[in-house]
Amino acid sequence: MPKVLVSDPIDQVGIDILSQVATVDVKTNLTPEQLVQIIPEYDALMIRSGSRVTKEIIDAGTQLKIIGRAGVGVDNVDVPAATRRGIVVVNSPEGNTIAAAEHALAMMLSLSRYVPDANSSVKSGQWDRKSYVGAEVYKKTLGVVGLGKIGSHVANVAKAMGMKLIAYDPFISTERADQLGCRLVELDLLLREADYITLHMPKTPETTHLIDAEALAKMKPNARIINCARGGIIDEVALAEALKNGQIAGAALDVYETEPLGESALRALGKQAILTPHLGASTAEAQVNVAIDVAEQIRDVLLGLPARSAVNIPGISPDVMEELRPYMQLAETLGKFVGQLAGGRVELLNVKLQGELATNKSQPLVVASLKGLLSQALRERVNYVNAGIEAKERGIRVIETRDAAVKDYAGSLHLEAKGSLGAHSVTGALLGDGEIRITDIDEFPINVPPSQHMLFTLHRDMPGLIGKIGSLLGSFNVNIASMQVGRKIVRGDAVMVLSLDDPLPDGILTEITKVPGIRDAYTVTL
Ligand SMILES: NC(=O)c1ccc[n+]([C@@H]2O[C@H](COP(=O)([O-])OP(=O)(O)OC[C@H]3O[C@@H](n4cnc5c(N)ncnc54)[C@H](O)[C@@H]3O)[C@@H](O)[C@H]2O)c1
Ligand SMILES: O=C(O)[C@H](O)COP(=O)(O)O
Repeated sequence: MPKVLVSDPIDQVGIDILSQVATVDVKTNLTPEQLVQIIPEYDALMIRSGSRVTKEIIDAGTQLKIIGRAGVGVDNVDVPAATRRGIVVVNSPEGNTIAAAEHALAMMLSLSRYVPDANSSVKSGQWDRKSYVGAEVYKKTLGVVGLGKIGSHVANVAKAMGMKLIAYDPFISTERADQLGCRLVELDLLLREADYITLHMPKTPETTHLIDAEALAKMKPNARIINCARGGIIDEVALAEALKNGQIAGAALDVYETEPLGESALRALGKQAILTPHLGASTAEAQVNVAIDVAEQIRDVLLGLPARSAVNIPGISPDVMEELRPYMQLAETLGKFVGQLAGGRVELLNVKLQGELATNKSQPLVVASLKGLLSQALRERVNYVNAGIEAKERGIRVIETRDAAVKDYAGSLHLEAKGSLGAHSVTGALLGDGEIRITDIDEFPINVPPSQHMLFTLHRDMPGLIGKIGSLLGSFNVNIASMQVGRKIVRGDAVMVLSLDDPLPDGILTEITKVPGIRDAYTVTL
């Protein structure tokens, strides 16, 4: 019988499901060293946010086939390390949505009425009614940052409580926001207008310390902020300072930069701060949902069946997969590329299958394109299984077209993304050895392999321009690995694609756009 290790508390219903096919050991509060030591004997690991599954643990898990996260966030799992080892990582994307949303709403009301401090005061023998005069949320403005599953539910309930809704989410369509009764605004405006701000996005390099001293300074003095998303989105030191100085009226946190929360200035704050120990998903209902969701997937994978919410492995049948595998990577790369050219809000994706691809089963390629396109917003949460649904929920319309005429390559894929910032397209194909080539950007013919850091410019074909860009990059110590230009007519519009050894430092893109002749410049990170 396979063996499953459960290293965080999960509902018994999950243990019962696993026990149908495996021997289950529940061992919580293990140190990383203990986990490294015992993991070699296990086929599956089931966790919550309490266990950090590092590369060291994954590498030691020589029998591991699956890691199941009984919850949403897989930021405590080294997913790339698991993927490289061929270990499926699954989660429960929706099992605790309502619980987390309700916790955020509870935090908002508790902050407004000082419920935790008033409760402690009565329990300590006092009867103080003067110190706890609160504020109503009715007719106040709620700013929702991150209008995904949890943010949407919070918005729905807040609307029913008579709140005015504004939202910031660079990856959501205006139509989706309209459906939820939210006015989509820029973050700056949200910070300045909202009486309450609630955060519901993943922690990514872009969202880390998104709420820093500068952002807090933009908020109203009566504003209150709630973070039930991920620790580190708010700069805790800056927040404690802003609360101490009365710069903002309150904050409620469920998640912290380091968990468990250690020494922190937040602990010394009074009734304007509410701190809970990562309780967002801690309802009986959510724990049953996530335990069933993830235990069933572990059971299925141990039985050789596909998982329904794998964050790193495609849920497509093995024979179709084998045929399409090389093109899946092409589609995902092109999706990432065109998504970054198009900027934030994509409303339409046209996937055109050309040459031999026109006769192929196209759905997996459409899904892979969407996965690439959405990965900037959703990171590891988007996978081959959920990319279609996620796109639909974000109001992205997908069109599929086919052109069987063989052009320069046996099969090629053309993606066109239309969004609030305009339309962009990219075409790619595979060489005989399976290597990817980008063959066309915005209808300009080129021939470049994708690389991790790329710079793309639209400019006027004129002498001296390319040299200026090279010198500018050199002055920022950015090394160019390769360069290609493409044009349709001499001295007309042209494109330049550079592969860079280093990411572009902040500010350089603006400098590039100031070079005479440059019409637009974009960076793409693959
Ligand atoms: N406290 C808890 O116990 C608890 C429980 C469940 C989930 N969570 C956390 O809540 C958060 C939201 O979860 P979800 O299930 O709603 O996720 P989701 O993927 O459905 O939604 C996340 C949203 O954030 C948006 N987004 C991405 N980058 C953004 C940015 N830079 N600025 C603004 N918005 C951005 C995405 O477009 C998406 O709409 C996650 O961080 C998750 O880990 C916490
Ligand atoms: O990402 C999640 O699902 C939440 O942060 C919940 O974490 P937990 O399962 O440790 O309560």
